[in-house]
Amino acid sequence: MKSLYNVAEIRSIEHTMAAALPAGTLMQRAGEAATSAAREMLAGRKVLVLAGPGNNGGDALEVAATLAGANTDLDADVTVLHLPGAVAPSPETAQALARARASKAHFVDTLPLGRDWGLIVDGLFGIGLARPLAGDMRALVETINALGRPVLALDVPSGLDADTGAVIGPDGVAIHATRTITFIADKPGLHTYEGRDYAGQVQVAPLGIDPGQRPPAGARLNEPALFARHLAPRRHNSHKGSFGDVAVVGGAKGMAGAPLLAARGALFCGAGRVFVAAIDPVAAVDFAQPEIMMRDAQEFDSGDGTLVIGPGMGDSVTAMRVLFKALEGTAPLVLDADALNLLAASPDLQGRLAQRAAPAILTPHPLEAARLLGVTSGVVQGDRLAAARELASRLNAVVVLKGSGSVIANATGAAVINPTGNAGLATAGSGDVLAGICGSLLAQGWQAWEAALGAVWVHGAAADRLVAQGSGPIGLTAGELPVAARAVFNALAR
Ligand SMILES: NC(=O)C1=CN([C@@H]2O[C@H](COP(=O)(O)OP(=O)(O)OC[C@H]3O[C@@H](n4cnc5c(N)ncnc54)[C@H](O)[C@@H]3O)[C@@H](O)[C@H]2O)[C@@H](O)CC1
Ligand SMILES: [K+]
Repeated sequence: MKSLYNVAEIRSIEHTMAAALPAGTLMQRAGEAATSAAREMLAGRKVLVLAGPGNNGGDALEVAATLAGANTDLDADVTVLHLPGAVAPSPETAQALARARASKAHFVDTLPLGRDWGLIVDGLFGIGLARPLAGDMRALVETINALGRPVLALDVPSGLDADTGAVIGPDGVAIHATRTITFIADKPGLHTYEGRDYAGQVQVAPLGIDPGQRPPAGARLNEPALFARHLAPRRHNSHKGSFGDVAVVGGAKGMAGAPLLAARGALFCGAGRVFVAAIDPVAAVDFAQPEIMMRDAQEFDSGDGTLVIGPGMGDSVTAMRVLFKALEGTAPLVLDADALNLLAASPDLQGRLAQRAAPAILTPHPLEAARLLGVTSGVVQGDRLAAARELASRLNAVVVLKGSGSVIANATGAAVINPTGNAGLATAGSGDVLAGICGSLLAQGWQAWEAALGAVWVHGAAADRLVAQGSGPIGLTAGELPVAARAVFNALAR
């Protein structure tokens, strides 16, 4: 299980472990693990180590001491930019400082000129960062980022909030790392919002702490194991009725493409029969995908099939009426796009959704989530896990908060961050495809929680597959996703 621990949880584990080990052990282990990572990354002899005022700086000093130590086989030329604070360092940091001072590393207190660093080690701030980087510290981070050299961040890229993945701001800065080695356990902020861009490749160094000894984490990373019980090869003796019906409700005038993309997402991930129930019908058949059956939303009865409601639906009276009817019915629902905006405008509809017994998945992007919560999208992005959990609990639904590191949350407070996907998904229609895949898995009998986890995973992995084949991220189109999602899904089911 890929657990994600927030700062409070990490501090509590640290407290327990530190009490059971000789003083300084955890920092020494952090230094050793980070030194191995640094050696793998070295792209030249000259190493710049940035050591800040706290224990993150202590970790950096351990790295400097080892890289420039008497016993090393490395011919590294280590420079330590040491920036002590006003208060005395912790005993373990003082010990690391003494070791580094005794090594061949040379100490400076301003950034040397030159840009030919084979590696920069970021030990300015870790999980103790309490306020935005300002003044000289801010200028230093901006200069380091502009050098464009390989950067190994210790624990967390300095300036990034390990809980939320937000650069601590307003208008903050953070170190742009090539790789982050994070200590004790993985952290949510490295995987969502701005975290994925700043952390680079994430490596966990457990520092000898057995994962089995850790208390359960508040969040985790998505992985197929979380929805594997629904993944099975199909039986020979099956028919289209075995895999459920999906009806995509949407498609107001001028927005006919959105429900078609959702319908293709549903079809290519295995739903038995797929309908588009259009608000303003434009065509009797989709010639590019004639398997999709076209209906008029006002006359359509979905029976007990799954409804994906919202893509291109608009905010007309008809749209509102169709949404009302869907909420009154007992069909499993996926609510997306305009359905979410209509919901945001109506406390009555929100109450009806919260009271329903049938499963519901909501797939808001940050602005739609913000409208539903009555806050700004900045507030949502500032703590994506909290926003997704709050929405899920208010509306009694599984919520997929889209964006880099999509967050899936449910009404009991569970939260999962999805690691698949890339910037190619930031394109019109990709959300419609995701909603369709969610509906497809619901229709095939998956529980809502697992359907959301599986759909988000497959959708992101489809985009990753397309990028690996050269079809993106620039110019990746939503229409390419369903076929790639089918390949990913079949590979998982095998
Ligand atoms: N949690 C653990 O068990 C372990 C922690 N270790 C390291 O210790 C780190 C946490 O150490 P600390 O709690 O000392 O915290 P940090 O080293 O992250 O930083 C805290 C220091 O920075 C100052 N500070 C905070 N925000 C500032 C700002 N905006 N501008 C200037 N100064 C600012 C604080 O006053 C304090 O002196 C971890 O991230 C990790 O790198 C490791 O030694 C291994 C074990
Ligand atoms: K750091």
